[in-house]
Amino acid sequence: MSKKGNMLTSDLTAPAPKITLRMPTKRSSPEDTYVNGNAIKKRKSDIANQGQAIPAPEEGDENARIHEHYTDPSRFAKLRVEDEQIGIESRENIQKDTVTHLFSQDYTFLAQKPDHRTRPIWVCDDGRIILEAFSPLATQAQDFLITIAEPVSRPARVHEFKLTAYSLYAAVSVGMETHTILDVLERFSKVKLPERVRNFIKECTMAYGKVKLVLKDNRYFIESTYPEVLKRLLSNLDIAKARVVREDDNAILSFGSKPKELAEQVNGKTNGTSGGNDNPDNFGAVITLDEDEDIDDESEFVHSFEIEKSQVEEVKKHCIGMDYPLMEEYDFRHDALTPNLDIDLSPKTTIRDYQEKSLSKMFGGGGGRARSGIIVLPTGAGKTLVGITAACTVKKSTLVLCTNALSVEQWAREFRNWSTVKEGQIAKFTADDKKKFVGDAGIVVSTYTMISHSGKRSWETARMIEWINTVEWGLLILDEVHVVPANVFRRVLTTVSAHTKLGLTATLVREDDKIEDLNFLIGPKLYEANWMDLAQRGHIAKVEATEIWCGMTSDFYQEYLESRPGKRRLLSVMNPSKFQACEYLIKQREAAGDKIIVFSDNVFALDYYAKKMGKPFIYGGTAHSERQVVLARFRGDTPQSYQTVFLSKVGDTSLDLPEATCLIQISSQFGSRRQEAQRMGRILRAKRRNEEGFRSRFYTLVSRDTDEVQFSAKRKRFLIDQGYEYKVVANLEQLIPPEERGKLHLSSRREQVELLEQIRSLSVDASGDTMGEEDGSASDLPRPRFGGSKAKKLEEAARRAERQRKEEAKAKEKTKHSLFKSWRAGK
Ligand SMILES: Nc1ncnc2c1ncn2[C@@H]1O[C@H](COP(=O)(O)OP(=O)(O)OP(=O)(O)O)[C@@H](O)[C@H]1O
Repeated sequence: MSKKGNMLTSDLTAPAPKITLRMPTKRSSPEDTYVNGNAIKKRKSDIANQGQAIPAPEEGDENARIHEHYTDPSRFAKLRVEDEQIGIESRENIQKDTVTHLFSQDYTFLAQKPDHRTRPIWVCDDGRIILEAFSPLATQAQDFLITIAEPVSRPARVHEFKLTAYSLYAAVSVGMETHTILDVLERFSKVKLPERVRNFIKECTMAYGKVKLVLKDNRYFIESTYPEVLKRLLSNLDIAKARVVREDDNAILSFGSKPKELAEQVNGKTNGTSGGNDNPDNFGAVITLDEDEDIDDESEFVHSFEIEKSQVEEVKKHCIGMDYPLMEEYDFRHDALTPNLDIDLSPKTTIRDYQEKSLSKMFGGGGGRARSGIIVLPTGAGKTLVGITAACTVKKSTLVLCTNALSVEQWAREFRNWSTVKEGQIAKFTADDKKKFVGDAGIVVSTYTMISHSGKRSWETARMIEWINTVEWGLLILDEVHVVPANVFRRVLTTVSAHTKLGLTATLVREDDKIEDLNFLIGPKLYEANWMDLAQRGHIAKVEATEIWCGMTSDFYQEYLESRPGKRRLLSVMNPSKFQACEYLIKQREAAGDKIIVFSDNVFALDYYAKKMGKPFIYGGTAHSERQVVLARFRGDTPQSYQTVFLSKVGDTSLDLPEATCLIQISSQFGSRRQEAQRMGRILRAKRRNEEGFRSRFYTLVSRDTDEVQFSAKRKRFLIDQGYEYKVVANLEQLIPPEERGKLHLSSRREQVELLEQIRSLSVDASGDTMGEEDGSASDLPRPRFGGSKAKKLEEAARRAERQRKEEAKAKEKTKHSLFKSWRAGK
């Protein structure tokens, strides 16, 4: 169980995040320490430090009191008496079992229900929930828990979840009510639901779901059936400033007596009071009643005020701060103003049960409504089809944003494959392709960089962006939503008008604590699938993961110790033992019939390894046409076929190569858990996944006694939390028989010294980490710089490739000249 596994830190135990879903100010009990925002600190145990002593907490903090409370020896005697009274097993016995030491706190004071053995979960009073995955009720319990809590860690037998304010917000967003959450939790729980947990759930869910953000005719409205809530929101100066007051905002006076009465209450005119907002221009004129609504039932009255488009994000943030997170719902069936898109899933398309389940959370509001939010599915589980099905359901113009041009191609291809979209209805907007769709409604696929670029733009790009900003999009699909920096999102979301936003990702983790931003920028997490479950059911491949520790040769290690970080990284990747491990594995796995991808973030190493072994490679600077040839040969679409391909991080995401069954990582982006998971995704879609006993193979080569060891430990955490296990091969002798080693490259000292000399001649900072890479593959980690003579050669190659790419694009453009012309003419 990982202490870092839970992404959202606003919870019962963690310190308040930067943007917090605070608890309502009305507190049920002054002793509810968690509601004060600084309560018990995060637990100290995790997978990486199982069994280690828990560091003593600092004096004076809440943790210290709890620590003291539970380590007081006299307490155990007292507890034993209590135990006997309530009939639970001896705590000392419990302490001796194999799992109790994993928990930094003693939960044994929670009284078990008499039939606890038949129930699947433990609910702890700090909001942690432990699920016995072997229980017959585990599947039902898991479905429920995934809706109301954050999954923290899901190894084979025991799963850990965490109730947080965000997770409860998400539960309410998909229609769960307070009493349902409490009842079902109580039913599944082995212990009586702790009062603190009850109160936390009540406080979190009471305020949520009361206010909506609605886009109508390209204008944004804050809507609620609770006028007093709108009034409270408008008492916030920043929200009040964001409000748009128009001359025609007179609706409150134009309805029957009930709405008028209500409006007067809202305006604070009843009983002559001002209601805390004296200036009628500030409030009264903008609370409007939705004319379309049935006015028979008071609770059905919808009141609203308009806000400035550019201020939407600010207002959302303030609403979260005031405990009224805005729910974004789009009534697409009744939207007669936005043109319809004639599109459906093609008859051959069958979506899988988990894809359907995730979409039911998005469209579960009933009556043709779509909620904004994030769907989390493992890599290779088919997020693209989920997005396409959402577009086919909403049937309005759809804008898809991806991280790079490769993904744009893939999305466009998948739309054609899975849906009835016609040529002309779908358009790509990239550096090479800039055209609108034909007709009133359609699909545009582009990249975050194209849409958000704020620097100098070509005339065509500027025109295209202008047009995109005038379209009222029914659906905005944000692919790989976790990698995009918040400022890029902000730029996109303040210019593009979309009724619904659907974020898609496999790994809702970042290394830079920006994950909470997604909650107010896009919406709550609507669904998260279980990797192991999908692997068991054959939707993604089972994987055998192995980490191989490669000792550094003495020359390399000496140089390593004397070098600066950039050079150290390069030396770790170029370690001759690592090279040999890679070469040996390739030989072995090719002989076994595997198709292999070798990943290296470091472009210098990519180039060296691939050329030395005579294998093809692709990096950011590889021309589009060349990429296509290499990938086609790898897929086996051509007579000449490749069994191994070397890829830089351009291949981390979206690359759909179902032929790939083996992956070798030689260099990575520091400790990025996300990259590790995304790379694994390349072999999860293996076509052979349902063959008897088949497992894809995932090898990570780590240079011993270097920084790579620590980075690797960190990278693995996300996948370990999903239930994956890594085998460790601690030295090369275990992998390569001595007689084989001499047959590999770099086995002689002379070759090794030559390589070392080559590395020495590179500039001090040389790392090759970012060389020629597309910036679309956005990173959540800092990027090092690259220099040196080899680097210059590669840079020149990248420039050549870029020139070639432009020429290819020009040639392509010529063949479509008439269309291009009509676009320029604005037709
Ligand atoms: N319902 C389905 N029926 C058949 N094949 C499917 C289905 N859903 C997805 N696939 C196939 O599964 C593979 C993976 O899909 P996709 O590329 O959308 O995965 P992804 O979740 O976006 O992965 P990544 O996170 O790596 O980008 C593709 O080959 C896709 O065609």
